[in-house]
Amino acid sequence: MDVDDDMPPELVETGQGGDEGDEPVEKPVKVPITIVTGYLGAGKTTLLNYILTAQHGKKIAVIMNEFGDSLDIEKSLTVNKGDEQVEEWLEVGNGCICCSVKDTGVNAIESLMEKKGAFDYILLETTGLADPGNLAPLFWVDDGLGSTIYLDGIVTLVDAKNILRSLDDPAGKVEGHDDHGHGPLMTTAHVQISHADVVVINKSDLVDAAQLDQVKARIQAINGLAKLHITTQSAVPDLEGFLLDLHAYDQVDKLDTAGKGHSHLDPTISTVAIDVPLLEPGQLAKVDGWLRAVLWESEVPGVDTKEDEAVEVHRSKARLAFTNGDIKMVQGVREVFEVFDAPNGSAGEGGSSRSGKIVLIGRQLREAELQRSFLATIQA
Ligand SMILES: Nc1nc2c(ncn2[C@@H]2O[C@H](COP(=O)(O)OP(=O)(O)OP(=O)(O)O)[C@@H](O)[C@H]2O)c(=O)[nH]1
Ligand SMILES: [Zn+2]
Repeated sequence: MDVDDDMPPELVETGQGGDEGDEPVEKPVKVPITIVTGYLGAGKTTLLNYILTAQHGKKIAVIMNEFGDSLDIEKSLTVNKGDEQVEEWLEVGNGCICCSVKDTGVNAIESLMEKKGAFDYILLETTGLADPGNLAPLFWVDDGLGSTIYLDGIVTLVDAKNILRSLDDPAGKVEGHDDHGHGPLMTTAHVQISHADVVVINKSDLVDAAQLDQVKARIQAINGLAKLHITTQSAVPDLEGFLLDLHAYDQVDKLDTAGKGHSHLDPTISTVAIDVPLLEPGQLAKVDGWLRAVLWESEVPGVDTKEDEAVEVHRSKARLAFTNGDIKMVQGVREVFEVFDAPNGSAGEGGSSRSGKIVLIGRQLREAELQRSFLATIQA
């Protein structure tokens, strides 16, 4: 089909669960977005440059908060005119569209959707200090944007040589998280890893095998759900299934290995897994109530938690199996969570359909206490 450049296809109408007549109705395009995060200098721009020049046959819109020095096209962009925020869209040879904006927020994406349209994918590089937990829900639940794009996943790059230091460096402390001045240090590196669906351990050329193992173990202790990949120069071997098309928010897998043999290697953030017995349909409301207490109120029902022991959940995923055969899934970022029916075919993925699991990533997560509290709540 020939698409006129000036006439982007209509992307706005979603008509969720619309009629499925015999006529081949053109499905509204929902464009996936991947958030690329990572501490200062980890290799985010290197990764996006790599994607912009790689042969992948996809039209990818890349939104960088700032172009790197190495990029020639930088010259043709005017990024900052005084205080004014200027957006410039540029087509690159292989079909990529590039954008440089000071504000990596929703505005950039909205104007992208207005001006362009004919692309398959959006990659958004955040600043090195960004907390993806603040960004993700914007793309996930915002009604306006939610109708045209969906969050496919969060990819976090870490610098193999510096990540352990960053995780222990008081200078990297995240502000705004209410730890009452107590508790182990939580850095930007922590929150970037805890929210990730994929962690790319970059700059592997700068460490030896033993150091790399240490880095891997520490990251897995923080986030037992994320896929790990090791690279140099951010050269990912394969885009699909690695950075793109992760479907991290509409599928729930890997739950059965998450949090197993948790190591306490990181004092601040951990991954815990709670076993969920086969549920009666009527127990869903109780599960929902328990999740609200934990995610919204930072409380563990039935446990008298001291103020400085309040839980803080960054990511939540669950698979719930019901006696009537239903399988439901839970996806959450911070206090935002959603319960939905398992997509066809993925119901039993990663485990038996006779039981379920809730996996939480965050601070002050005491697994045995959470397990007891959960069972008491659903049996009450
Ligand atoms: N030795 C080594 N250097 C790398 C590797 N990947 C990237 N670099 C270099 O690390 C530096 C930082 O890379 P960037 O891609 O700009 O990192 P970034 O995460 O975008 O950095 P900020 O935007 O400043 O947060 C650059 O000089 C890269 O050339 C790698 O695998 N090994
Ligand atoms: Zn960069």
